[in-house]
Amino acid sequence: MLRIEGLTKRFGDRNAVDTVSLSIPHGEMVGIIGRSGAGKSTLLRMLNRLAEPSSGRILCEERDVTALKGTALRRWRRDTAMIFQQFNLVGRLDVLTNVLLGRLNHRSAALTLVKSFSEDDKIRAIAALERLDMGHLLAQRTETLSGGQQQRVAIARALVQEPRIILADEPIASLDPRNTQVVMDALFRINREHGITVICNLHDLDIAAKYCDRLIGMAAGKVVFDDTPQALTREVAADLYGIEAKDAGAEALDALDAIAASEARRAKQKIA
Ligand SMILES: Nc1ncnc2c1ncn2[C@@H]1O[C@H](COP(=O)(O)OP(=O)(O)OP(=O)(O)O)[C@@H](O)[C@H]1O
Repeated sequence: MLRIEGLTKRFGDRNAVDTVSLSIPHGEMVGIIGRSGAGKSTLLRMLNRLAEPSSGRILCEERDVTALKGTALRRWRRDTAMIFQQFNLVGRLDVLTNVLLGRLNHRSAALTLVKSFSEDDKIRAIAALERLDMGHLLAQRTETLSGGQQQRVAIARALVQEPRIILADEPIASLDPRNTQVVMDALFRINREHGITVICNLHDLDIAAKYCDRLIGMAAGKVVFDDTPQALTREVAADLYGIEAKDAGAEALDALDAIAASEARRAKQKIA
């Protein structure tokens, strides 16, 4: 169980994340939604300790993550793999080497310096790539791959870290619809088959509702919604995106219509 207690991040006189408290059971697939600037990225970065909280605590199985330093902090970062919108790969290196970089946290400082990888590391990296249908591209320079392929390399790199939690910050924001589906399917499979908790910042409500067990809505740094996708009503979505419910033509509400339609389709399939 990951517990967040009164977590706050201040930039100047503004709270980017404002006294957020949440409990996330192990193995959940969580979508964090909300308009740009709501505080989603800052929250995720604090969970990985890439950003230092101004106040509040993060606890994992009752261990205070906010107090970790040195080796213990490095271990926590290994346990919480990040995936970014822009992939954060080394473009001039081949696919396999990029994935192997995810093993660096498992090695001694000396081996890290010489970037020496064992046979076991290589077997893990190839297995992760094969799981993501990327095994045939392992010798290719990553800068020559499509966005969707690069994101799958980034997911393979996260997997070989053997994390407990994957924190994905807008993983599909740069992708076309087909690659969006491939990447979200991959994250979903990892969540279901490996039991890894996935916490994913998403702009797209329809995608968030389709893949996540739970949606956390943020506005102005605060959690304003925390429930199943089915509980996300038109009014709540309008509130979340700072629009009037009556202005139902807005993008967020169109997405809600799509969710309602897919729910209806699912219900029909069950009856049939
Ligand atoms: N390093 C920083 N210095 C100052 N202000 C920051 C910094 N990082 C984020 N902010 C501010 O904190 C607020 C929350 O930003 P954050 O990136 O967490 O939002 P977000 O919901 O992830 O938005 P987006 O979807 O556009 O990425 C914004 O007002 C942003 O300008």
